[in-house]
This record gives sequence, C-alpha cells and structure tokens, in this order.
Amino acid sequence: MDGILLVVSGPAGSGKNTVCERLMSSCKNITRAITTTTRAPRQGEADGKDYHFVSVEEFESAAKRGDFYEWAMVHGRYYGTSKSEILSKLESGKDVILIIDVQGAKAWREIAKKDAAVAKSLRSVFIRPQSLDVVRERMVLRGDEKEDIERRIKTAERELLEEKNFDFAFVSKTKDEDFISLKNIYEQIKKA
Ligand SMILES: Nc1ncnc2c1ncn2[C@@H]1O[C@H](COP(=O)(O)OP(=O)(O)OP(=O)(O)O)[C@@H](O)[C@H]1O
Repeated sequence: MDGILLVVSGPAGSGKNTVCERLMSSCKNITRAITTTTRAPRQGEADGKDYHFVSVEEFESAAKRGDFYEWAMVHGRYYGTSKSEILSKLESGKDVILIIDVQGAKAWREIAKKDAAVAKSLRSVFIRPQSLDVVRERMVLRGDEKEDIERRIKTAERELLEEKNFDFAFVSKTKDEDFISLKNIYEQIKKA
C-alpha cells in the first residue's frame, strides 16, 4: 500500500517539531522529506540524509523541468522539495511527514489540486495551542528574541483561523499528551 503524506502544522511554538520528532522515533515507517538545497553542507551534514546538496546549475535545470513541488530562494540559496524524493518514498510504502507553517500547509493543498498522487496521500493535522500566552511562554523559555516573539504571536492570531481547513486538529497540552494525540490521529489514518 502507498504511504501517506502527513502535513503537521500549527503556529510557531505550538510544538509541532517536538511532537513530530517523537512520532518519528516511535514509528520507523515515518520519514522526513529531505530538502534539496544549493547551500554548502555544514560540518557533520551528510548528502542524502540532512539535505540533497546540489549545484546552482543542477537546481535551476531541475526547477525548469518542473522536478520540484515547490521551491524558494532564501538568503541567496535555493531550497526545494523534489517530486521524486516524496513519490519514491510514498511508493515504497513509507509515510512522509512535512512539518511546516500554516502558509506551507496551504501551499500543499494547492499542489494537491493539480497532482493526483499528492491528493491521494495528503492528510493534514493542525496543532492548536491552549492560548497565545502559552505560546509566548514557550518561546520565552526557548530563548527566542522578544521582537521575534511578538511578530510571531501576531501571525499566530491569524493562523488560528485556518484550523477549519485541516483534516484533523488537536489542542497542545503536555508533551506526552501531544504525542498520544498525534499518534492516535496517525493510527486512525492508517486504519482507514
Ligand atoms: N506540549 C508542550 N508543553 C510544553 N512545552 C512544549 C510542548 N511542546 C513543545 N514545547 C516546547 O516549546 C518550544 C516550541 O516547541 P517546538 O519547537 O516543537 O514548536 P514549533 O511549533 O515547532 O515551533 P516553530 O514553528 O517556532 O519552530 C520548545 O522549547 C519545546 O520544547
């Protein structure tokens, strides 16, 4: 059976990275989509594991051929999600997780409208924080910059209105409870 493409999203500080890391370490069938980039590898980074490292020429011709679902240039470097990266994993029965912001989740819904393989495999989960104060507190504890925090809180207010566009949602509580919530959703999807 083909795998699922699991989009996990939520405002900054909702805990998406934390809970997804835990799900991935408990379910070996779930894997990350590896981004293709033109930035140089940092020490300890391995090609094909952390990123697919390519030259600018390779990236640009791949983009021209339409090999990416989406790509962007950030600080002068290209980043993209290649179609073959995702499709080969799904076809081999792996489940692919995308931990992305709410805008990113919206972009994937648009991709699904044009791509049958994505439409068939895409399931989305929204993580709702108990309150914006909780999010602020988590970002303070994480050591984020004050200005950054206020900007992200403003964005979070808007992002909360997007929950209705997701297939599943849960409220973030403790880390253990979040893990159980996401695992239950994942199991429900796999059983369907
Ligand atoms: N359920 C939770 N209860 C308390 N703290 C949590 C919980 N989940 C995550 N955290 C903490 O909150 C901070 C933000 O978590 P995390 O980085 O997973 O959020 P995120 O949604 O991925 O954020 P961003 O989008 O900003 O990267 C981290 O310091 C993390 O340890």
